[in-house]
Amino acid sequence: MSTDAESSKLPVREHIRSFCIIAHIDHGKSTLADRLMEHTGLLGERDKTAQYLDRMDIERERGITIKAQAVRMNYEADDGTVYQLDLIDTPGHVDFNYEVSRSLAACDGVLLVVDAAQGVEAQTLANVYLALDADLEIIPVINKIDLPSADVDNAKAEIEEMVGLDASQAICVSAKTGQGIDELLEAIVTYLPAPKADPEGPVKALIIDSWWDNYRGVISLVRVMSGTMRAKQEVRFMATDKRYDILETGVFAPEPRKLDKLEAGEVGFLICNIKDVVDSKVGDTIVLASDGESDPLPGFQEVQQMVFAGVFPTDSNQYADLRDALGKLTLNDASVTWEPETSDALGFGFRLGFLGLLHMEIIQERLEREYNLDLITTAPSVKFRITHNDGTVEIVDNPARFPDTGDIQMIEEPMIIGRIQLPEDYLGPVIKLCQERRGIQQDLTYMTTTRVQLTYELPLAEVVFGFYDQLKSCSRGYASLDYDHGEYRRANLVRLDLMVNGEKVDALSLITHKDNSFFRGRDLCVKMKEEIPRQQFEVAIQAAVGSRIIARTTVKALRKNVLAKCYGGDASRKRKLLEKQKKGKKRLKAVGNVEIPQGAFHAILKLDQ
Ligand SMILES: Nc1nc2c(ncn2[C@@H]2O[C@H](COP(=O)(O)OP(=O)(O)OP(=O)(O)O)[C@@H](O)[C@H]2O)c(=O)[nH]1
Repeated sequence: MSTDAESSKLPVREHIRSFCIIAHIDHGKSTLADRLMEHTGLLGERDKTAQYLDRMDIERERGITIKAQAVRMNYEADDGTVYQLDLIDTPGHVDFNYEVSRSLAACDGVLLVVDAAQGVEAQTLANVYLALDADLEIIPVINKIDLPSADVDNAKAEIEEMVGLDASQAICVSAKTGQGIDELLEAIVTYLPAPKADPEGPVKALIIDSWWDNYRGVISLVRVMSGTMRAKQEVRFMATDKRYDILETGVFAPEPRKLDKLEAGEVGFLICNIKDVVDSKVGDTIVLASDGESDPLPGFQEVQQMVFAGVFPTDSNQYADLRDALGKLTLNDASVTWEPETSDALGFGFRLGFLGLLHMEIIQERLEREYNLDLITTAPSVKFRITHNDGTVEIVDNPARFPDTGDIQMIEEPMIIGRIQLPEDYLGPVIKLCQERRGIQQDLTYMTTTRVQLTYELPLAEVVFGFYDQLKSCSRGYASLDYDHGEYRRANLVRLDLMVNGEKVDALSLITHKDNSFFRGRDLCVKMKEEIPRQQFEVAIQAAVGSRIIARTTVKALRKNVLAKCYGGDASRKRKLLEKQKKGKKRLKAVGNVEIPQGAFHAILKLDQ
């Protein structure tokens, strides 16, 4: 890190603008952030290939922003004044809503980016409401105006009708070509307010994000809400009540740059020799250790894992590697929980808790790619609340641990309040899907003459089983979903077991509503039959609720001798074929004497209802 000789030249507080970009996934948030950095001289030609704020490879490949990051830019306005712009990047997915709310709490203004061809989507709306709640100034920005399908007037009309903002002053840009970016920068310094923070007040900082750095330990990204933070101060993290000395303060521009202080209104990083990210929780308040009693900033929440799945190495020799990988990975992502799990079918592994489905996919992918592991992940589950006959309450997040029905007085499951936006043409299929998933309609509102917002209360357990994919497919990709977590509700649920050649595969058990159990059991057997390759012998697949078998299919036997193709005695060719066969098996897990591929563990996600 370079020391900053220029820190004394930084603009005064009236010239600080701290803002977030809110956008639906793919509407161009990261591209716009890059363009702003480029126009303020922060990114050179060399850096242009990558979207700077999306640091991880996976993010780049999937084009999804996962972690909030911040950059500081200096912008010389048309009138010659130099402004300090602190841009906080936010994740664009519903799994990370809490992080978004904390980023917004750290801002004074927001750029609301709407794709000129797509218009306003559910996720955009949800985040705009968060911004309005936080009393933030909002500048509407219409992006992708270079596209032939861009319809600026329609996007403006949607912003006015659906968000209720005056869009006549909306800034039209193309983050791709750079058109309109200068105008946007002027709008930022003209319309967004300066921070109202007091640098002489008691020190209070909000943690926007924190992560592990191999060389520096935990880095906390903060916004100083009042007072001034500098090295050598002893600070207290209020949620954990832990005390640390600040070793260093600085900003990202976009590389880390050491500064001798961070003043009220500024966004930057703190390094305090923290060894574990869980000690620097997103949304927590940092105060001076000497400041005795003070109120924390509002809005802090402990992160809640909503979705759980078992993760097992395909090769049991990789168990220790998986444990090490999880240890390293969670150094950086405190929102994943993990504990050992044993499965009769899959052996030793871990049960992981995630914020949501996308988070689960990202973690699985990182484990496989960054740590070179071959994994089997079981179907996702949620936390069920079970009241036993003797009145004791148990939380179960693993279907394999679901007690037998005899000992259950009541089962409750978590609900979500889902808001689905769609063109009215797809109302029929989307309503049908929600009903099949045990949804209860709460509202149906026309946002414009052709766009509808449906509000449904849905069981989270139904949403984790491929609901989103089906929503997309029954609306040709036009429906968008956003949700809040709701209450627990009583439901008549049962455990559906799957048996392969008479042996129960605990990792394939799932919880379903009793009324759906018959259809689910039957469909699951059919899907499993498609997934399980034919083997040397016949394989019976059965679905059962308790001791009652409710469905059955059979995978016919097949005799396959790969060497039969080699007429001559070419040893190297034989070896190649055998190796090829071995490779094909890599992703299979032997259950009893039957080899089951990874896909079978996700067959549940492919069920039609
Ligand atoms: N034609 C055109 N394409 C754009 C423009 N801005 C962004 N894109 C493209 O739109 C896609 C999505 O852009 P991103 O910047 O990754 O979108 P994002 O909103 O950051 O997405 P998340 O990081 O997933 O939230 C990319 O393929 C961009 O190249 C634009 O002004 N014009």
